[in-house]
Amino acid sequence: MTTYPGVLLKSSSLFAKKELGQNFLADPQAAAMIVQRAGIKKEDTVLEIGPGLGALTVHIARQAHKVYAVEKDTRLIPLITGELEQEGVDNVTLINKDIFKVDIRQLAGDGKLLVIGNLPYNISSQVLFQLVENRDVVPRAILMFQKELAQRIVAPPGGRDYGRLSVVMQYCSRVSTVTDVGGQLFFPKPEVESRVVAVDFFDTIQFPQDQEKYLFRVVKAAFSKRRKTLRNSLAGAELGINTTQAAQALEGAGIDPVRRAETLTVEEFIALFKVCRDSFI
Ligand SMILES: C[S@@+](CC[C@H](N)C(=O)[O-])C[C@H]1O[C@@H](n2cnc3c(N)ncnc32)[C@H](O)[C@@H]1O
Repeated sequence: MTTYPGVLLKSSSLFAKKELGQNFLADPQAAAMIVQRAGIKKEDTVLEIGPGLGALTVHIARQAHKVYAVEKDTRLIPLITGELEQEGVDNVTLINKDIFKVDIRQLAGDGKLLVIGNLPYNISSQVLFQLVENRDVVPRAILMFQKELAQRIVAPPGGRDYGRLSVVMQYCSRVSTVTDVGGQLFFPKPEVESRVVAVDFFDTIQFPQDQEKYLFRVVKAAFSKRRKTLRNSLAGAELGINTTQAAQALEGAGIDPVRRAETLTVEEFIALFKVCRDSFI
């Protein structure tokens, strides 16, 4: 069993850094349960984002063939190294780096990576976009988020939770809830509840990468001014089109130009993207 985070930090006169989202999982049973539900196979290579003090890492290492654990906070490296040694774990490669500076495709080599992470709130969406870009080598990710973010990912059209992240994630993956984790199981205790989700990316990638980037720009432009009509929100710098062109594209896709972005289904976004692609690039 790994050492209680508060005790471990204190032993090195360290404190949890809020700006790095450091709320460490302090309940070994919850850690074991999350990893068990991740469905790791013994031949799997796992990329863990933000191992912290190793609460999940030890369990992952026992089930996987190999683990790459990417941790930004240099202060924690000696502590997690000690924990892994104490647990007799020797198949973890610690990488002291910012995850956004890691080339995931290169790390995967000729194989695939299963990604696991208890993610800080302030980088959660960005990590998701990074995984979407690399999904040809990351078929599955098990991620812990603030519950509110997890809800945004799966939100249906029509409500306030539905946004760019919902459209992008629903376009390329199926997201299911693994379990909820109460704030009392972390040190320090966060103010919010967490949810673990499984992201299973679809096998088929519908569009070439450059076109997909354009699709995501269409979605970004649409949500850039949420309260405006689509005719107005689509016009502007992101796509380099004016309101007349925007209205024509919307009509071409069978979408009323006075609707708002949050009412469009993923299929309607794809229809709109196709018209924009054929007309403007
Ligand atoms: C919520 S804590 C989770 C720690 C551990 N996995 C656990 O469950 O107890 C998030 C971890 O991500 C690390 N982190 C924050 N930003 C990061 C980044 N950009 N790249 C890599 N690690 C990061 C933090 O230092 C911290 O260790």
